[in-house]
Amino acid sequence: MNNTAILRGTSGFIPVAPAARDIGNGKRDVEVLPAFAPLLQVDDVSLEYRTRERVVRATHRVSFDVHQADRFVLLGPSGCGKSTLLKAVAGFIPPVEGEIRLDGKAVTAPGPDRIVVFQEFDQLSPWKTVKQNVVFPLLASRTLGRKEAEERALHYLAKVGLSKFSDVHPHQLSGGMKQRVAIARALAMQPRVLLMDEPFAALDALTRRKMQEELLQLWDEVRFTLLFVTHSIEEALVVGNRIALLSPHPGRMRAEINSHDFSLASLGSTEFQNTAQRIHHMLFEEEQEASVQV
Ligand SMILES: Nc1ncnc2c1ncn2[C@@H]1O[C@H](COP(=O)(O)OP(=O)(O)OP(=O)(O)O)[C@@H](O)[C@H]1O
Repeated sequence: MNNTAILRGTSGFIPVAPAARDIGNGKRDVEVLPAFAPLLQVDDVSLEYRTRERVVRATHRVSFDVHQADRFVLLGPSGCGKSTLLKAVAGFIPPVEGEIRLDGKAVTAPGPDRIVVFQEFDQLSPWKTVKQNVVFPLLASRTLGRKEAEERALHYLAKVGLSKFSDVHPHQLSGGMKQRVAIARALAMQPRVLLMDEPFAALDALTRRKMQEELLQLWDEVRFTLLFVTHSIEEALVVGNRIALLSPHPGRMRAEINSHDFSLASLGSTEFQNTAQRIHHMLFEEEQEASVQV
């Protein structure tokens, strides 16, 4: 039995058209990549943590490609290396085997082309206002001068519905609002890939659902490329257009699934539930059919 089979939906990979990126102030910039050229390539990547006592292998020879405007989800049980993979794509952890490439160039360090949104609400600077939080990375990375940075910050704060809160401090915001600021701050940098590590996991169920909806609306408007980590099967199916299933520790590619047919509207449908069940079976049952059609 081959439990690392790559499974694809009946329609196979989704062709992704060159995307127009929102560059703020209502302007759009069209970046044309050769058709089907992956934006991000994770190629046979093994990742390890080395302490004095032992070596922990977090992922083993994981490979996947992310295309422009994909919403690519890493899904797997706790400890399978999802966050570690995201940190490696961000450039914080070098692979011990394999290579990660962005636009064909090896990732060797963090950069403003990859911005991470974390789960924690304390990722904002408490002494800065909402607007200052969004402006700061634009200035620190010398992406823009102050006037343009402020304009862009306000543009993205409007996109996440926080225009009225630009001058308040993070402690005056709810958890969901803080995550919206973190998303606005990340999008304002216009990264090549937006990295999200369980961004909604600490929110209550209703807010989490709302944030998923808003993220999809934002994606519809801005068409950013997303690499999203979750251990929720439902969230993966709603947020992602493609899902990589990782096996338990150390994480290996178990399957890749086309999920572009699903959205919040499909929650509760028979097809959604059957697919969620099949994924659950693949993630948690060691002995299972490798040729499940998802
Ligand atoms: N700083 C570290 N030092 C040593 N081992 C670590 C470190 N961080 C993570 N690990 C180990 O690496 C493996 C992968 O961890 P990782 O956090 O990437 O998993 P995950 O799939 O994101 O889990 P979760 O869904 O629980 O967040 C685990 O076995 C974990 O214990």
